[in-house]
Order: sequence, then C-alpha cells, then structure tokens
Amino acid sequence: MKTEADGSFKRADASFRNFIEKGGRFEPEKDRYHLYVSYACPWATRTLIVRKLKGLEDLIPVTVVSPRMGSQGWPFASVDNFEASDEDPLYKSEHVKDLYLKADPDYGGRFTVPVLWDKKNHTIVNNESSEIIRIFNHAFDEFIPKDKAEIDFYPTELRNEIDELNSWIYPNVNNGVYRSGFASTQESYSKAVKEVFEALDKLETILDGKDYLVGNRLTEADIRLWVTIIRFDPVYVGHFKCNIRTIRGGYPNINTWLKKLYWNNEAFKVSTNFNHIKTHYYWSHSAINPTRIVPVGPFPDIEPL
Ligand SMILES: N[C@@H](CCC(=O)N[C@@H](CS)C(=O)NCC(=O)O)C(=O)O
Repeated sequence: MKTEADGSFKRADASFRNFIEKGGRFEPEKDRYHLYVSYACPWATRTLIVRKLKGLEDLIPVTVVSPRMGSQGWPFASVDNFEASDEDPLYKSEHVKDLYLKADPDYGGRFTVPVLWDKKNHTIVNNESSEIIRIFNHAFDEFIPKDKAEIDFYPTELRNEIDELNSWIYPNVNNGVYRSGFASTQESYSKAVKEVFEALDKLETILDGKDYLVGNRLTEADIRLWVTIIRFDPVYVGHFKCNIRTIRGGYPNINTWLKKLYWNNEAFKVSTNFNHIKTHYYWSHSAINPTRIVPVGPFPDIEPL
C-alpha cells in the first residue's frame, strides 16, 4: 500500500462507476449480472448483506475469492484453494486482476473487490461498494417479491441524516482504521487512531438505547458501519493498532447494536466469515505483519447476545 509524503494513507477512488437503470447502458435484467467479493473485505461485505436482505441471491450470483491477497492480488480457488472460496465460474480467471484487464486492458488502478460484473458486455458495471448497495436497493425491484421490493435502505425522508452520518463515519471509522494501520509515521498514526476513537465515542452516544443509527429502522448507515465494527476486535485492535479500547470492553451500546444485528439477522451472520477476515489481514499485509502469523484470539470472535 502507498502512503503520502507525510506518512498518511489515502485510499484511491474506485474507477467503474456505472448504475443499473432502465434506458441506460446497463439495464435491469435477469441472468446478466454477477458479483465478485471477498468475505474478508468490509466494503465487499456491505454488498453481500444488501444482496441477501433484498433477496437478490438468484438474480445476482456471487463468487468469493481466497482471502490470501498476494503479489497478484486476490486469487480465486483455482490458484489458492482456501476453504469457502470459489473458482471464477465465468472465465476461469486466476485473479481478480484478470477481470479488470478483461474489462479494460489499459486499466491502471487497484484490483479491488467488490466487483459488479456485466456478463452481457463482459465488463465491470461498478466497483464502488457504496454505489453497488444503492443499485441493489432498487434496480431489481421488478423481479423480486413485493415485500423485498418495498425494503428501502436509503429512504427519501432519512437521506439527509444518513448522508450526514456517512460523511464522518467513512473517513473516521471505515477508512479511519486503515489510516491508522497503514500510517508510516508516528504522527500520522497518532492522528488517525485518535480520530477513530473520537468517532466511536460519538457513535456510542448516538446508539444509547437505540437499535439503529437513524430513524429506528435499518438503513444503509447501519450496514456501512457494521462491516467495520464486526472486524474491530478480531483485527483492527491488533493489526491496525486501534487499541485504545475494544468494542466489547469499551463500547457497550455499539457492542449491543453489533451483536443484535449479527445474531438476530441472518443476512449479517451469513455474510461474515471470521477465518477469511483474520487470515486476509494478517497474511496479506506483509509490511505490517511479515511473519504472516494469524493471532488465535480474541475469543469468541463475537460475543453471544
Ligand atoms: N472504494 C472501494 C474500496 C474497495 C477496496 O479497497 N477493497 C480492498 C479490499 S478490503 C481491495 O480489494 N484491495 C485490493 C488492492 O488494493 O490491491 C469500495 O468501497 O468498494
């Protein structure tokens, strides 16, 4: 990973930013789109959760890569047969990189997951999770049962509140943990980790007596935050040095919110694979963990309710 001159980590923007809409280049259609993810990746997990909650499993098949991201990027099971990872069913690709180069031979960016793929044009529709979850929120409503079509994770009346939360949760929490872990100077690390915990303190207050962040219902704000919090104690506390407090030890309201979604809502639980999560971070970031030893704890990965 690259850091700036001052040692701080900056995430590059995603490159394929199309939407699926009637009359557009990418029309809503059955048997046309495919999702490539890693269980390890928080951004990809957002798309898995929304796909499940909206009942899109048959419409958008999913392929899971091996968590051991090496010099060629994310491998498929044909190259690294890790438990619960898949071969590429469409092109027998060896790495996610091959898909990007099929979509654009001149592509010069990062080979990231998630990837929403168009089987008709053999190209990437979108590789930005925050946009893929908005696509899943409504683009396929005509093909799914009414009760699923009515589910809306970005309702008009709550958009301002959701946008406001996203605007500081993304830099300070979702990406904040990476800014802490990938910092290459003491100053940039200290600044980033402080910002992570200030934001968690704020979230702890917001979640006092509440099951959801906004409007007493599940919205994309919860889903976007949850994927980071579920990784916090197992990975970010140790690997990314976010160790001022743990979630389970220091944030009772956030912990309750985390556990309720995991244990009471199947979509969150089945989208979480702790072996993939822990293996990926500790194995793949050799600059941070050159021995590639994966710690055994914490136990349990997530506490019971
Ligand atoms: N903006 C993207 C970020 C995706 C992303 O950074 N994914 C990471 C894994 S967690 C990745 O695939 N990294 C591969 C690389 O940087 O080579 C999104 O939210 O979808």
